[in-house]
Parts: sequence; C-alpha cells; structure tokens
Amino acid sequence: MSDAKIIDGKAFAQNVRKRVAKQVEELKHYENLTPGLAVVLVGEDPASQVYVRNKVKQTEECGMKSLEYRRDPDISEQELLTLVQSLNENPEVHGILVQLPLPKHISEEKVIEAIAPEKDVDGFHVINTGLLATGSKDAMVPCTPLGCLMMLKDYFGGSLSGKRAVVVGRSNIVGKPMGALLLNESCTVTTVHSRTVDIEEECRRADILVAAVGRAKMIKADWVKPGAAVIDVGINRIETPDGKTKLVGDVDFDEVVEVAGAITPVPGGVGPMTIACLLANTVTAACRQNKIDEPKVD
Ligand SMILES: Nc1nc2c(c(=O)[nH]1)N[C@@H](CN(C=O)c1ccc(C(=O)N[C@@H](CCC(=O)O)C(=O)O)cc1)CN2
Repeated sequence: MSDAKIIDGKAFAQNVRKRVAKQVEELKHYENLTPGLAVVLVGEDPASQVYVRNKVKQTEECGMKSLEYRRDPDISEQELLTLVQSLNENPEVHGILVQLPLPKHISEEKVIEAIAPEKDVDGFHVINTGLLATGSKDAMVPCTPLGCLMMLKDYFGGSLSGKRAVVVGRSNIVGKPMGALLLNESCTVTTVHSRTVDIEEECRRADILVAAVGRAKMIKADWVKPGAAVIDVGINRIETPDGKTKLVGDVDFDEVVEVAGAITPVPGGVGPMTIACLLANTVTAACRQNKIDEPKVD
C-alpha cells in the first residue's frame, strides 16, 4: 500500500476556476470590464478539437467572453497572421490563444511572435519568455508549467526554496519555462534530456521531479527518490491488450506511486490545470490592459 498523496488536478482546477469566476464577476460589477479570450483552431486534429471545445466552454462558464475562430488546415500562413493581427487590434479581446500544433506549412514561431505580448495568454511569445527568464513578475507564464507550480507550492505548503528539482524534457512549451519558474522559486534546477548522461541518476537526486518528455511510462520507480514529489505532464495515448486506447503519462504511475511522496495522475492531474491557468492568465491580461490591480495567481 502506498502512502503517496495523489494530487487531484481536477479538484484543484475547479477551485482555480471558481476563483476566476469570482474575479470576473467583480471586474464586470466594479470596472464594467468583461475579459475576452479568442481561441484560434486550424485544422481538424481530434485532440486539439477537444481541448478547444473545453477552453471555450470553461471560458463561458467563468463569465468571460469567448471568441472562437476555426480555420481550414490549408489556410495560408499570411491569412493566419492577418487574423492574429485583427485580434491584436480588437479591444474586446484581452487574450489570444492559437492552438498548437499548427499544420506543417505554417511557422508556429512566426504566428506566436505575431501575437501582441500583452495578449499572449499562452506565455509563448519571446518577450514573455524573456521576462520569465529574468524573473520579472510582468511575464505571462505558460499555462501548463504554471499549473504544475501551483500544485507543487500547495503540496509543499508555499515555499519550494532549496529543493532540488529535475525537469525531464526541454520543450519551449513546458520544460524550459518549468525550469525557469522553479529557479525563480529558489530551487536548484537540473534539466535532463535525450543526450543527458545517466538520466536515471540525475532523476534520483530530485525532491521535485517534473516529467515532460512525451514518452509513455518512461519514469520508473527506481528513478525516483523516496518521498519525492512527481509531476507528470505527459499525455500519451497507448493501445491496451484488448485493442482499446488508454491515456498514460510519462511516469509509470503504478510503480512510482509506491515510492513517491506525492504524484499527479494522468488523466486528472496536470491537464485540467492547463485550461484553468489559461482562464487565470486571461483575467490577468485584461487587468493589465486596463491598468487595474491584477489578482494574485497562486
Ligand atoms: N496553444 C496551446 N496549445 C497547446 C497547449 C497549450 O497550453 N497552448 N497545450 C497542449 C494541449 N492542451 C491545451 O491546449 C491540453 C492538454 C490536455 C488537457 C487535459 O485536460 N487533459 C486531460 C485528458 C484529456 C483527454 O482525455 O484527452 C487530463 O490530463 O486529465 C488540457 C489541455 C498542446 N497544445
């Protein structure tokens, strides 16, 4: 029997959304301001369609204005850039999110850099990346790492100072910003990746282990220090012996739960927090654009 705390991302996200809904109500009442989020979806990727549907639904449930733009997969890069530009200029839109991945013929980098940094609620624009890397509180923080940080701070009772953190994966969306966030919280941070020598040994030193590598069940029990907090960002669809598909993380949950002090499940861990943090970022963006004191995020 394991003693690990299973961190309930679904319940955590519900609390964040409740808080966001209350903030939206206050902004409407006292400031006559309704935060607006524009979500752009290009193509028909089934997973992206589900994520966008949930984003739109939860935006509306929190009382915000939701604008949805669906475009065919063969839209030209220029047409997409023109759409982003029009959203930059739309005063009803405080946050812009272009769902990734984009079709191969469109440069994700160009599209992200076209979003006005103050409306970049994904926190992917190089201005926001730079602000985060320099420890500025003005950064718009990427949603998945922000969700991971909120759950970690809650588990450790507020402070992560001095903890040894290992991030597995170096993507621009999760690994790199996660490392920057943990460093800003005074953790000792190591990022490991496919070229790291003795990746298991590095992981075993971690008080906080964040897996964001995109490989099903890669992190095994003997990679984990007893009592460590393990955050699983992976969302991998695998086939089961009976021919069905199942969602699993980058962590071998059944093994690691026996060793860890705390662990996030997949599904129901980090995933729901990604959308909740997007809603929180949209409120932050709306406040900043209207020079209103912004709510504290964590
Ligand atoms: N522009 C962006 N694109 C993408 C992002 C992002 O943050 N911004 N992240 C991912 C996808 N994503 C949000 O867009 C996302 C992924 C997973 C979940 C989630 O709630 N997952 C559930 C399981 C859902 C399922 O059954 O498939 C869970 O883990 O419990 C929410 C959002 C890539 N693109």
